[in-house]
Amino acid sequence: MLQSRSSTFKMMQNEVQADRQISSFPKPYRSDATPYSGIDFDPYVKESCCSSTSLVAGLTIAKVIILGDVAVGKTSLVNRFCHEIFDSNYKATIGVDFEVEQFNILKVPFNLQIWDTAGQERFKSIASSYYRRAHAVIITFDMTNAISLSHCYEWKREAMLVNNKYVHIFLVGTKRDILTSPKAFSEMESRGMKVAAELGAELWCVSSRTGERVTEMFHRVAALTFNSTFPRGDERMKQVALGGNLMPFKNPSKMSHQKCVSCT
Ligand SMILES: Nc1nc2c(ncn2[C@@H]2O[C@H](COP(=O)(O)OP(=O)(O)OP(=O)(O)O)[C@@H](O)[C@H]2O)c(=O)[nH]1
Ligand SMILES: [Mg+2]
Repeated sequence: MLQSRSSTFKMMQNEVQADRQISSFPKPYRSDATPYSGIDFDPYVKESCCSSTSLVAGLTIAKVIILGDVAVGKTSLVNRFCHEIFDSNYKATIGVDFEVEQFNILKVPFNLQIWDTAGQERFKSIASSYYRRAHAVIITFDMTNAISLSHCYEWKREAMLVNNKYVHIFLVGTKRDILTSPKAFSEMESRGMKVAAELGAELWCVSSRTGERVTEMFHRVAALTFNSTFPRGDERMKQVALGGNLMPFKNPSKMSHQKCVSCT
């Protein structure tokens, strides 16, 4: 069931939480487990955002889809990040849900539209119709369930059927709090690193129960997609001419959008 529990009100108020301000480029989980080797924003992006004389054609929106086996913890990940809550009871996602999280990146408003999909087979056809036009794909597996890791190849294959090769891919191991033995944790992390390398994905190991690494992971997703979707050259001029309402992809939701802002 598609239901928006989004931060529309916050957006209308133009309020951005303190922990959604990104002023420096977030680091990966491990520098040896990412294909995204850049250590800073693109110089053009930085200059455009930080120049006091430059008008920035924002608001930009990036679409992120979260995929993975049933009950690996996709919804819990979103609830931890967007609402700072964790529920130990399992409630299956029916189809898809989405959230919109508002950031300020280099002082420019930026929204992450986060699509939480159902892992249950019977909802797959509904969920997969929302995969297209993603800027980032978060493929999740349960760190206590090796089979869920082996299924990540198939999740990536399905996402790539309707997305282009420029999409950012993340492989996220969930429930790291359950792996209390350091040996068990590092064994699973190594397996995750191997799969991540084969998928061309950036690895993260997180816990929605404790919140460990959840915010860092989403900040990384936000920064990488902001950097890659930032309008450049002709595209930017076109957006300014149109009044600065920048939409790099067709928005599937009925969210209202803010108009042009100036970078201060
Ligand atoms: N200990 C622990 N349990 C977790 C964590 N994340 C999720 N869970 C539990 O795992 C179960 C499934 O979590 P969900 O987030 O609903 O899983 P899902 O991937 O959204 O499942 P579907 O919507 O059916 O695809 C729930 O009982 C959660 O409480 C975690 O980080 N640690
Ligand atoms: Mg769910």
